Amino acid sequence: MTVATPPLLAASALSFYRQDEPVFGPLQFELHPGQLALVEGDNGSGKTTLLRVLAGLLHVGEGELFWRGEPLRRDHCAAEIVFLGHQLGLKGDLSPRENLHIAAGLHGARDGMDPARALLDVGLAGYEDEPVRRLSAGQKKRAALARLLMIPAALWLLDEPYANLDRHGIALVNRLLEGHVAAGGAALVTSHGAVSFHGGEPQRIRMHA
Ligand SMILES: Nc1ncnc2c1ncn2[C@@H]1O[C@H](COP(=O)(O)OP(=O)(O)OP(=O)(O)O)[C@@H](O)[C@H]1O
Repeated sequence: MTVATPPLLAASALSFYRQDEPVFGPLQFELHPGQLALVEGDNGSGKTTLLRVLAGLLHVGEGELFWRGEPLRRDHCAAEIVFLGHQLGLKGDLSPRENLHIAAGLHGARDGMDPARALLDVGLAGYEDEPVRRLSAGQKKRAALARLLMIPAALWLLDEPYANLDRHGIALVNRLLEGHVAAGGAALVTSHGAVSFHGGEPQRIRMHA
């Protein structure tokens, strides 16, 4: 008998409220290893809020979240879920290399990956040791993408990952997503632009039915 692998992440009747007003939900979805999900909805429909709930930055309103088949506990999956939102989570006075060393110290690094390699891969060669605050918006975004590339998280939560990126940066995001999913990772992505993803048909999570 084969035992089915549980989804990496599952949401059951998940809702979120602000001052008793519903922001989104109820949502029902499953995300398996190797799957990409696009979170779709108009401005203000709750896409960022959903990602912040999934990242543990906001409390679940109603419903349940499961991680690998068990009720989601932050202490069990903190190192496995990484959120990249409008705030990039970089320290401005430190260089990209220093930021990545801190991330590697906290979360570890994928096999064969280190800060120098990750920064090269995202096109930041020559900027490794500049303070992040002196980088352009797109370069800062690339430094944050290098962190994604380096740490061994299973689930990426990406809020508007294409923002501030030129066409090479957009292609880079797609390449990173394809590599992550091909390696058995999963990702939830919000984007107002078209996501050009060649790793299979993504799942769609619609904030409004
Ligand atoms: N910090 C906050 N305090 C109060 N209300 C908020 C806060 N952040 C968002 N909201 C409200 O929650 C709702 C959902 O916002 P959210 O940012 O999740 O939408 P979104 O779908 O990501 O929007 P967009 O496409 O514009 O990025 C909106 O009505 C918004 O006004």
